[in-house]
Amino acid sequence: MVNKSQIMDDAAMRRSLTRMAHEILERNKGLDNLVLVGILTRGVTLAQRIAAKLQEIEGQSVPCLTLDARPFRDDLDDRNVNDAPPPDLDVRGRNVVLVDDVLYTGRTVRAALDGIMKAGRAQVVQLAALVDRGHRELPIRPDFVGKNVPTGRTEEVIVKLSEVDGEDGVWIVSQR
Ligand SMILES: O=P(O)(O)OC[C@H]1O[C@H](OP(=O)(O)OP(=O)(O)O)[C@H](O)[C@@H]1O
Ligand SMILES: O=c1cc[nH]c(=O)[nH]1
Repeated sequence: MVNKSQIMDDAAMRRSLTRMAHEILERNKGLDNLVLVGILTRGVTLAQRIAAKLQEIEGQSVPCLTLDARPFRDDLDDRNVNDAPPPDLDVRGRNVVLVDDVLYTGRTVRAALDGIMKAGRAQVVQLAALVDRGHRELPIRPDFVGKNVPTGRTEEVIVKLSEVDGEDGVWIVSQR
């Protein structure tokens, strides 16, 4: 039997993203050198939402870029490995906040860091995740977290965003 339980609704998600925007502002002492980099797929939408919050709070726009981390994954067949820098990722000298929906093993973030390094030398790279579900396989930790969610290895965290999925929410799915 499949058990699906909701752990965040649209209001909880909105509040978490607002708090994260304030934390990003505080940590970076403003927005002047900041750039948000959303990891495809839902990280991009979350980065755009955080950018909108930052604009609301500070009245200043923040660049919001997109990164496809897949070419830099460590579980690719060698023949598919792409050494080219990701397109349109101007991070040189910037304070980069990498944004993703779920942080689990950390392998997607590691791949994204590889892409960022290939694009240029950022001043600093920070990590924001809507959900940290634990079970890291690499020494990666988030700087800004929407919600820490202890999970079992066999469970799955599903994030839905209205722009992509038609509704907002986070669920844990387990097989029983
Ligand atoms: O920490 P990890 O173990 O790497 O897992 C986290 C990643 O897994 C999911 O991406 P997925 O590969 O499902 O792609 P999607 O975002 O396009 O759905 C999620 O969006 C994170 O990017
Ligand atoms: O549970 C998980 C693990 C990785 N990525 C997700 O989106 N959910």
